[in-house]
Amino acid sequence: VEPISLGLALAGVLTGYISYPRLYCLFAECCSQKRSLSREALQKDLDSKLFGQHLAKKVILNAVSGFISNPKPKKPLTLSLHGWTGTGKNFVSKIIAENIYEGGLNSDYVHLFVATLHFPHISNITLYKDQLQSWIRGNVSACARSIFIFDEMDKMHAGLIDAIKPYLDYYDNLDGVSYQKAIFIFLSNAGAERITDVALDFWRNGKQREEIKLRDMEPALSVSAFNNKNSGFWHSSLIDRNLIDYFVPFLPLEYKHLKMCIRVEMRARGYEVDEDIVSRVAEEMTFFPKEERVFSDKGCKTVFTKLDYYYDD
Ligand SMILES: Nc1ncnc2c1ncn2[C@@H]1O[C@H](COP(=O)(O)OP(=O)(O)OP(=O)(O)O)[C@@H](O)[C@H]1O
Repeated sequence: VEPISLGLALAGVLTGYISYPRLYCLFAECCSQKRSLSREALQKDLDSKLFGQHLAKKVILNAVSGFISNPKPKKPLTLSLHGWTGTGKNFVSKIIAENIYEGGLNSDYVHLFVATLHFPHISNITLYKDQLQSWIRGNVSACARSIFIFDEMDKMHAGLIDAIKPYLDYYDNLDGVSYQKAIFIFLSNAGAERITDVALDFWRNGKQREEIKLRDMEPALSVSAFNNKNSGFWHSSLIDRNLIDYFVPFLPLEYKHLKMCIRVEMRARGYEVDEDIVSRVAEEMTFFPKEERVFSDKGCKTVFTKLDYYYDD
């Protein structure tokens, strides 16, 4: 038998055995890829990368791994992440996306919306509603396990929030499309003050922040906390319709957490960790309240640019 026909025969067998999609998915990201989420890998990521957020870690790990391992969820997973700026809300969304899809936030199946960027003009609300609804419907039709991240929810028009409400509800399908395997993550500063009050109360009473339990945060994340007329959540029936599965509080970060962020950034840039520089950068940050100066005004944001000053190579 000459080599060419043998080669063709082998190719025929191979493609017959490994169907094209599975072969393609060995080299490219696929919606249907069977690489199901590993609870251990997600836990390792959260434990090693996320600082100062023991409550968020616990909720996110159980909620996401539980949802992904459920073959027939009754509704999409809806997480609402609340907290001070720079405390890791976007960062956690990135970790979740990276544990579900190789491409992470760049995956074709992960969609990030920033309210002030994507929906800036209130006069266009009707257009935004139509665009957003067809975008969600189209992407979930293409991939049931689509992930939608909405940042700055507190700046999103309540009418627009309500436009996505049907997709979050307990429907088997809407116009033939099932949203039950999708994941919606809402990020917001709403409730940040109340969360901080609880954290400060623990600190003033000499308690460890790790002693804070989720139930200590419930008043901060109750419906009343969102009856702030400036919050996008206000008027939105997302909350009173119980469409949010988990409210996830992000605690304000302390000096020691900033130092952790700075060390990570030093290593990421290939530098040796210089504790003198770590301390100096952290000390350049501003803290609140005025008297005790416990929590960073900007969380871990801006520490990275401050590092540039010390390494002007
Ligand atoms: N808790 C944290 N642990 C580790 N790194 C963090 C944490 N919080 C913030 N960072 C670092 O700071 C960067 C900015 O944080 P991130 O964008 O997650 O803040 P945010 O809470 O979403 O803020 P905002 O409400 O202003 O959008 C992250 O990419 C990460 O590098």
